[in-house]
Amino acid sequence: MGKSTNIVWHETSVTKEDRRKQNNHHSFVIWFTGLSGSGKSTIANALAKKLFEKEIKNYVLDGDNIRHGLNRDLGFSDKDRTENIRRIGEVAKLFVDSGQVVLTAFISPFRTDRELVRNLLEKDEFIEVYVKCPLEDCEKRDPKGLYKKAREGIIPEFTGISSPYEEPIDPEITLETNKYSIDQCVEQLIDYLSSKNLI
Ligand SMILES: Nc1ncnc2c1ncn2[C@@H]1O[C@H](COP(=O)(O)OS(=O)(=O)O)[C@@H](OP(=O)(O)O)[C@H]1O
Ligand SMILES: Nc1ncnc2c1ncn2[C@@H]1O[C@H](COP(=O)(O)OP(=O)(O)O)[C@@H](O)[C@H]1O
Repeated sequence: MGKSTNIVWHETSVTKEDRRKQNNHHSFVIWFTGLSGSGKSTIANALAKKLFEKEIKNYVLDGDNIRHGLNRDLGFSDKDRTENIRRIGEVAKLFVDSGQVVLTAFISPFRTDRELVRNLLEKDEFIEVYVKCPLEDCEKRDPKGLYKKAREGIIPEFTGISSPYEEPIDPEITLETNKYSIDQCVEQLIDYLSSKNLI
């Protein structure tokens, strides 16, 4: 339950459907989830470029960036991660309402949090993409040197090391980034979206 009382929902003069019609495409969330270093940001940004070239309005929300601003008050305890994802879910919903495709790149380690976001949206508005990569490969990549620090105990509660990651049970798509190239993963996504008439 929220804390605000005496608030009334306002219907908007321009609807989500109006915006979709004008944009000439559907609006929805592509929710990337996976370990740090699995490839969420890389693939989300590569896909965003492809969608942009196809004149599909889109925006990437990225864990690191959002934690610099909107969610700068949150850390990495289970409770803070849950609040992080709840807020991002609400922001993503606003983007969908604005007629855009939103690509989110958050570890989002807990199933219940991801389900909460799915349930905020309509059935055809949430696509869960599991960016799957074994921990040992993510650790080898270690693009930001964070795994090394986590192993040394400098970073506590690090996902995969000292904090859990719950794999999706039935994601719309799984991308195995230790087996396929960035381009192949993007192609897999484009094929899926086309096959569902989403783009
Ligand atoms: N303790 C700990 N655990 C995991 N990740 C950490 C941690 N501390 C900092 N970082 C950096 O923060 C990025 C993850 O932020 P997210 O908002 O995606 O995390 S979460 O969804 O709330 O779990 C993550 O970015 P990605 O590597 O892009 O996943 C890290 O760069
Ligand atoms: N198939 C692939 N898909 C995505 N990234 C890959 C792939 N193969 C290698 N990489 C590399 O792995 C790293 C993934 O980092 P990043 O996208 O920041 O991951 P995350 O956002 O999940 O933390 C990048 O350095 C990227 O170039």
